[in-house]
Amino acid sequence: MASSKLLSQPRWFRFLPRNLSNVRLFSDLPSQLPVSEPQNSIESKSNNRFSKPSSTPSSLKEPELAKFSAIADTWWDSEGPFKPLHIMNPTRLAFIRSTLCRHFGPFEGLRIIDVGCGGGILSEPLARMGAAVTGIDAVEKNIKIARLHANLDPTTSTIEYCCTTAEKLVDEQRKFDAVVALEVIEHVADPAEFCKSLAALTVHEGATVVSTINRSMRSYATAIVAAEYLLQWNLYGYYPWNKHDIAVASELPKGTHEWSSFLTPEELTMILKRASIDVKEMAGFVYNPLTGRWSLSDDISVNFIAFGTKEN
Ligand SMILES: C[S@@+](CC[C@H](N)C(=O)[O-])C[C@H]1O[C@@H](n2cnc3c(N)ncnc32)[C@H](O)[C@@H]1O
Ligand SMILES: [Mg+2]
Repeated sequence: MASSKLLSQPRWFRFLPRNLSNVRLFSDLPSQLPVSEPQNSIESKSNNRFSKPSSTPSSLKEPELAKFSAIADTWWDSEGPFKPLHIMNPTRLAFIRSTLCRHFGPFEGLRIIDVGCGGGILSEPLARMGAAVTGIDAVEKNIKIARLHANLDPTTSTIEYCCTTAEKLVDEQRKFDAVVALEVIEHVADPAEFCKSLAALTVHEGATVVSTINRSMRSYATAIVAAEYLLQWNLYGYYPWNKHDIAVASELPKGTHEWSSFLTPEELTMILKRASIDVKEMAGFVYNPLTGRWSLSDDISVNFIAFGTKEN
């Protein structure tokens, strides 16, 4: 499609397609705040208030969940399979803090849900910034790890963790000031329905933040290299030779994750719009091999994050 041609060009954003023309990119923003068991038990949990049948189609993709369950105990190993997420964390937190603070004012007491929270590596710093955080994940093992880890610190022990899905909380009529889903949408069964659930969880004039990987020529190239040369690789494997593309490469373990199911920024913007979330700001994450750090950028050709607000 035309947009993926555009996306293969560096800094293509200067020629944004019409449906992204209202989205502010990173360099347009005011100065940023400092950066400073394979079968998932969700359906089988008897205990909880989340067990009534959902009216919304399930977002669950079982093979994806099995992958995460298999490596759940490595969430807090900063040198382990989730290393890329750990090293990206300060950068994505900078974007979230900056956009949410400009929209809402201080973080204190802001009700935030972290959808697909994994072991809680984003939920915890959000709680430390003063937000009232709920973390949900479809994989029971992730939630157990998240809860154990959060309980190590009184500030994070306040996080409400539940093994459930966005659509089930929609049925519960739960609402949050901000709904955050980082690196999850590429793992769900139906991204458009998933966005509808995110929107339904967001209060009127609340915020929704989604990050994912672009279906670009660059992410495709990485996938091919990965598929051909990394037969033994694992989810979120860490490969030193091209750290910039780690997050992409690691998204494609053994064919269970299809490049073709990735969303372009335009597509994400469009399906969020249809779900009544108006994307206002977007940024890319880029890796600087000289500093060994990720930073926010206008380059949304591989990893990107979008901030939107809930319309009427
Ligand atoms: C790549 S991880 C991202 C974790 C976390 N958001 C982060 O960025 O640090 C994706 C997570 O989404 C969860 N997940 C996948 N599909 C889901 C769904 N439909 N509902 C809730 N969680 C889901 C997985 O279990 C996994 O923990
Ligand atoms: Mg992912």
